[in-house]
Amino acid sequence: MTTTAEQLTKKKCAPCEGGVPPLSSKEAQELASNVEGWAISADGKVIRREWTAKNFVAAMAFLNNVAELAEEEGHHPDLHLVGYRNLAIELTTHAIGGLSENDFILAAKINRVPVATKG
Ligand SMILES: C[C@H](O)[C@H](O)[C@H]1CNC2=NC(N)=NC(=O)C2=N1
Repeated sequence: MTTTAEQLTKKKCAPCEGGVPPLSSKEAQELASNVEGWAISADGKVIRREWTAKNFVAAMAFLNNVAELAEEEGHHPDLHLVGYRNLAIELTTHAIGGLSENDFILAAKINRVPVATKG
């Protein structure tokens, strides 16, 4: 049994300064399939999710809330805002050059941050 999104949200990102192997592609695929909306990159080193916010203010509010969450967790995403309201977040564990459980913990927690979308 793999870790569910619910279980991931109860965990805390562990400090990572390297020295541990990245998740295997099987482990990463299992976790990704449990965390809605996140896809693994072709090279297997990054997970990414995209959103279209209602407007610029909604996009910035979301990014600021994600930044606060990331700081609390001590694990930091690449945040992208393109064309004023198109959002993408990428997660990787820089210290190990690949994916760790931290990326999936943060992804599951980001999924709980509200974002006002169009429509
Ligand atoms: C000790 C502390 O956990 C590390 O410096 C953290 C900080 N935030 C980080 N964020 C990400 N995405 N990858 C890292 O390797 C990383 N390292």
